[in-house]
Amino acid sequence: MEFYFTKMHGLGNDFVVIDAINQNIDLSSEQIRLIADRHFGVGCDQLLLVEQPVHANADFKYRIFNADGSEVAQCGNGARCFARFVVDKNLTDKRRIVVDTHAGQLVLNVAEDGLITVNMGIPRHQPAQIPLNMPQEAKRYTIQLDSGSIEFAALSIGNPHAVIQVADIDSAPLATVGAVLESHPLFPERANIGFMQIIDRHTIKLRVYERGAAETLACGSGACAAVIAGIEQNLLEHEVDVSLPGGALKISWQGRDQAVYMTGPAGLVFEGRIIV
Ligand SMILES: N[C@@H](CCC[C@H](N)C(=O)O)C(=O)O
Repeated sequence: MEFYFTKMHGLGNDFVVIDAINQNIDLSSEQIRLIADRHFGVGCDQLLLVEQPVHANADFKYRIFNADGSEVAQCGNGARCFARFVVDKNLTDKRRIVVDTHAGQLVLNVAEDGLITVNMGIPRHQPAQIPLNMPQEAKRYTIQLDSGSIEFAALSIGNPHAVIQVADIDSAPLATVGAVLESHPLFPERANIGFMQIIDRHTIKLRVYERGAAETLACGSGACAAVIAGIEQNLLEHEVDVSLPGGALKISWQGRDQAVYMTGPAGLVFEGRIIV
C-alpha cells in the first residue's frame, strides 16, 4: 500500500494524519505500530484517519489510533490537528466543523488567528462510564500500589482518565506510577494518567502518561480531565490555563452536565508518502 500523509502536532503531541477520503486506506494494527515507530517508521504518538461522515449533519468522521495500534475514541490535540488538516487541504471551506468520532460528535471552530476551539463534550463521572472498577462514584479514589498509597480522581471525557495531584510536576512519578496505573485492573480499558500541580485557581501544570503512547508532550483530553477534576474538588475556577511540557491550552468548564471547551494551536510539520 502506498499513500500520502501529513505530520502534524498539537503542542508537541505528534500525529500522522491521513486523508482516507481521497485515498484507499486499510491499515492493520501492525502497520500502524510500524508507522508510529520513531526509528523504523515516521514516528508519532497517534495516527489519525480522516473519513467521510457517518451522520447527515456532520462534515467528516475522524478515527484515532494510539502508537501501540489500539483504536480509541477521543483525542483533544488530534481534534485540533484534524481541523487544521481539513482546512489546509481545502477539504472544506467551513470554519465551524462537525465531526463524527467514536466518542460522539465534536464541534470545532477555527479562528482567524489559527487557534482552534473544540467542544469536547460532557464529561462522565460514574465508574461504569469511565470504566473504573469501583462500587460508587467519589471525588477521589485511593489504591495501594507497591510504591505506596495513591489518591486519584477519575472521569471519562470520551476516553478514560485518572488525575493525580502532585506538589512538584518535575518529580512526578510518570514512569513508575503512571505506567502501573495505565494498565491497572481497576481500569478494564486502561487509562490515561495525568499528574497535576496546581499553581493557583486559574493555572495548573500537567504531565500525562497516555494510554497506548506513554508520556507525551501534551494531552488535550488529559488537560480537560485535570481541570474538571480540579473544579470538582473546588481547587480551580471555571477557566484554567494548562501548562504542558509542549505548550499551553485554555480549558473552560461550567460544571456538571456542561460541555468542556479546549482552545489551542495545531501545527504542520512535514508531508510525505508512506509505502507499507
Ligand atoms: N493525545 C490525546 C489522547 C490520545 C488518546 C489517548 N492516548 C487514549 O488512549 O485515550 C489528546 O490530546 O487527548
